[in-house]
Amino acid sequence: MRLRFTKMHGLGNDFVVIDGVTQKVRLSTEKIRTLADRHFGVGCDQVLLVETPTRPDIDFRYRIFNADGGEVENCGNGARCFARFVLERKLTGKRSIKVETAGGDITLNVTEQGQVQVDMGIPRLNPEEIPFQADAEAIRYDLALPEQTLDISAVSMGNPHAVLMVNKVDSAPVETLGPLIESHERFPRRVNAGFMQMVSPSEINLRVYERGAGETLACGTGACAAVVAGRLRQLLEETVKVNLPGGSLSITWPGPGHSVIMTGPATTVFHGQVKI
Ligand SMILES: N[C@@H](CCC[C@H](N)C(=O)O)C(=O)O
Repeated sequence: MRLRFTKMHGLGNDFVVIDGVTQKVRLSTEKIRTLADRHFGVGCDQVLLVETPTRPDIDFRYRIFNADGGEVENCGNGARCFARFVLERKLTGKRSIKVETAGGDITLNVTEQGQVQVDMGIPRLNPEEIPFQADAEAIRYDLALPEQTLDISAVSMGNPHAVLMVNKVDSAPVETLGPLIESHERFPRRVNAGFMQMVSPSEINLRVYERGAGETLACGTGACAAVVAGRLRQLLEETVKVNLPGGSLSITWPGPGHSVIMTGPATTVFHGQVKI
């Protein structure tokens, strides 16, 4: 089978984006792993699949697969690339696009300046919805690891995130703590682990060890979750510049009961065909 795809990225978080509207696509876990493999395939952090929606009030269905082949609920950088992709491939003429994901509906707006603004929905803090094992909802939780206990916040942006405050992201133990947090037994569906450094009430630095992909150059849902965690800890203002290794995002969250709004770039790298 020959598959047309587009290689894209959002701040270096890279994607193989596949049009499942105008071509028949059958992706097994194995095929996704091969596509994502940086030595034997195209190489990416996530594979994104654009499909026709299952409901009439929605424009597209957006499916996300991590490099390890697992299907997940949401991807912020991917959502921005998705919006650019459907416009560039002329799958829609709309600049405000409603999309269903496994984590809930999101709305994407492509601005005149070429940036994409995404209404990422209302963050979920209830442990059952994250899912996270805890007796009651809290702003901070103790997470016991073999040699230390971490002070984390747990947030769902459709997908699960644990957020940890650190003094300096550059020297944060992302490679060692990331996998331990990702597979911690209290997160039954595993979790993305964010390491967040305060710069000021309107700016943070962030590195994210992603579930199913390892550390990436940027994580959109991770940026949203970090701002939610920082706002709940009363450390951050409503709009925050989030500096990730691959660049910066603007995240706005008025507070509980409101959607998180993410604004940032989306870049097309090349179009290709692959035999899988
Ligand atoms: N890179 C993403 C998140 C992709 C999914 C994540 N690894 C998960 O397993 O939930 C983003 O930009 O949000």
